[in-house]
Amino acid sequence: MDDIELEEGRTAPTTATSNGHSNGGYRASTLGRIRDELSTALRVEATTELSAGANGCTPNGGSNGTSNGPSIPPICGTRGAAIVIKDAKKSYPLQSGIVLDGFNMTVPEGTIYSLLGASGCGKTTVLSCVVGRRRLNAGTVRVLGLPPGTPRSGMPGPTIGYMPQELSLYGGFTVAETLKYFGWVAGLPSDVVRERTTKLLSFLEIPTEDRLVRDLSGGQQRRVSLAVTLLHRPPVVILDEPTVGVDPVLRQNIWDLLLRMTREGNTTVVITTHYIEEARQADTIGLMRQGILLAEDRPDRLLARYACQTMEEVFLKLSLRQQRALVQAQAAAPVTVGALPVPDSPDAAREDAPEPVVDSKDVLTVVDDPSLLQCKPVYLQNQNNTWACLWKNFTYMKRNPVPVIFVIILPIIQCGLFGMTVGRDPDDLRLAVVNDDVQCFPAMGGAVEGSVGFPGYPANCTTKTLRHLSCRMLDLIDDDRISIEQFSSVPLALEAVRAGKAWGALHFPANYSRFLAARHVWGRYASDKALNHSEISVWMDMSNQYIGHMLQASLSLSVLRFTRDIQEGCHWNTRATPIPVSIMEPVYGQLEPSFQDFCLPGMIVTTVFFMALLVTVGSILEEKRDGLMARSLSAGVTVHEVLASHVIVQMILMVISMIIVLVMLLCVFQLTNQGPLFWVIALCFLQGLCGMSLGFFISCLCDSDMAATYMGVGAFFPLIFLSGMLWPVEGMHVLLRSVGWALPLTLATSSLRSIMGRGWSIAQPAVYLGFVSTAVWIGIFMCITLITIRVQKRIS
Ligand SMILES: Nc1ncnc2c1ncn2[C@@H]1O[C@H](COP(=O)(O)OP(=O)(O)OP(=O)(O)O)[C@@H](O)[C@H]1O
Repeated sequence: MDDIELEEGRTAPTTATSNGHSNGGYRASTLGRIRDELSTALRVEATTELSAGANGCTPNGGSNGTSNGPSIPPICGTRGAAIVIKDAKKSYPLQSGIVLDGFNMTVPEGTIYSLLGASGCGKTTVLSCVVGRRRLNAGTVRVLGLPPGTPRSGMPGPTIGYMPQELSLYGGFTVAETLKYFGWVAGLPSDVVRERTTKLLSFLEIPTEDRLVRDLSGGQQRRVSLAVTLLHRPPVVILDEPTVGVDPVLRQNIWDLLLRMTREGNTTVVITTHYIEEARQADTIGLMRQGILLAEDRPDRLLARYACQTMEEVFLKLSLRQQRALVQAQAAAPVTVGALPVPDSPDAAREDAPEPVVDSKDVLTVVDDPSLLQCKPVYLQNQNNTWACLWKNFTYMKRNPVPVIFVIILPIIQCGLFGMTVGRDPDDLRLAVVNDDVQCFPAMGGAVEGSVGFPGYPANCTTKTLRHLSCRMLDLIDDDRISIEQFSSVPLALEAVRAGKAWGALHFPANYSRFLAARHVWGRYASDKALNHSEISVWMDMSNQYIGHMLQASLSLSVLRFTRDIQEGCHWNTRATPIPVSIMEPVYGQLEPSFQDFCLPGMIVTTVFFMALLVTVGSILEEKRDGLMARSLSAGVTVHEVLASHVIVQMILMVISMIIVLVMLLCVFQLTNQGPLFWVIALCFLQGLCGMSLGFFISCLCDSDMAATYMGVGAFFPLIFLSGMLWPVEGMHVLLRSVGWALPLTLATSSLRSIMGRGWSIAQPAVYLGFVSTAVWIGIFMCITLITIRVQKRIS
């Protein structure tokens, strides 16, 4: 390892990292000896390369003259504090209690700082504030002189390599794909990513780069996570428990690498670990409890100051001291309840410690040194990560084809079901018939067969010659829809209706044919008796409105056909119809409009809208759930880039689903479209974008599938009912009408109906209002999404 060549311009550490005290002590330990013995087994070359290149102060950020890395100018000329936290206060929204309460911490540049503390004391909170994932409620954080989150700080971004406690990687990617994605996000060219991937995987003993992350063991997964963090060789490395579940030898290798990175690469490392003794290798240890830093110093000085043999003892001593201080404070202020009072400052916890012999120049913390804040990193986050995100989204789809299958199969099923179920007239509706006029059929209860029972019209139609008219009437009833069943009496027929065996009962009175003939022959001179006895009585089951109306309409049409049939059969004037109204060819639509055509525009709009919404919410939540999104954001991807990459992918899926919907409905089921197809497609496309924007909003608000499902279903039903898809908006309750028109699907449905049913184009207000309303809703959803993201960022 001695053959490491420092790059030109790199300065070797002189103060904090060169003290050697902690390592000296450690080498004397058993673990130290094991490490020394095993050090020969290390891949010296890999370590050398990794550590040498980790220096943020190199002119190009590359190693050994490699100029392919991101353009990283020198950070600062003099060694100072890389991270300074002062008087930090932090609490979480909706959670009582303060997590950080006047927390101070100073991490010297080019050193390892180990932050120790019990579970839940706030370590992860501190780290997430350092990397810019969360914001403090009060106090300041400076990393390389700049507050994280400011535009030129490179934080979140390549300035910091952050390994979160959770895996925060997508299990469906291979190891190589994972590193490739994060390498691209950091702005590394592909060949550099490849080269570094090979070395890191070899060093970290990750079995194969083609293995899916989810198929690795927990320890291997954490090493992949560490590799992601170190890949772009950031000047500041933040590691939240990187050695959990890692083999002791490899754990030591990792520490060796970190030590070399700090000493030879001037990298600053902050690490949390549960292995307290392991932390003794760090240059500085910070002991944290209940949101404050109890002590912060070199390990040997902490041991000396508190006269302890182990760090565990130091921690115990400090914790007891803090506890005593809390009890005293409570006694002094007995009314204080709730959160335990803590000393005014972390220094207070140190004050009553036995005074160690410490030379002031040895003190690592240099918080008040103004030169610290002059140390300006000039990392520019100017690379566009949209392509990296796009590649990630497509790879995700390749590994996880369910959304794509969903986008293809669901519209086929939905449109197929729509075409085969909605709007088709019911058939085989049973009608109970009682014919007291004449026996039409050979046997009671037989089906109507042709014109059996009707002898035909005589040459000369008179009241005497016209016979068996009831049979002709039954013959003309639409037998595709209605099936007739004969009953011997009206009470029996009504009983069948009451029992749900027939939808209606129909009665021909005795001598119906004779009296009907009289009605036709005598016209206005017909007697009341003739008029009364030439009427058919009908009793309906109207419990099903649609079937009831259809049966009524069918019977009325049969009567009209029958009347015309008699007039034609008897060579009478056919214009003497009972109703003197002539229904002409309609201006728009057909004489017998179909319910399917009415529903079609709403069906298309709803399908495209909700498909886009579902797929968007599904893919974003998956990314959020894996923690991949949070990690991408920490690595420097912006929210806009995440959204842009999703918009592109979702648009492709949306176009596929839209084409399937239109082909199924217009070509397969031949539903009516009188208008220009271009405007139909344009409106569908906009509606898809609108669904996608609502999807963005929902996935911003929700962290779990369950919450998103509730929101999605909650939006689905009101939108369906109020959009005018099932029933005209004009028929809704007056108060709901204006609400209905204002919703995203309503004007678009009406617009599509005008295009498809009336053949109108964009010039008509009824059409362009649908486009305008959809565009406005897209704007509203996108704005509230961005506002929500900002608010969440502010309060996180
Ligand atoms: N997103 C959050 N919302 C609400 N409370 C939170 C959130 N994250 C952490 N906390 C709370 O803040 C406190 C500190 O949590 P934090 O994760 O920082 O502790 P930690 O020291 O890192 O613990 P560990 O060692 O177990 O990881 C805990 O009480 C935790 O419940």
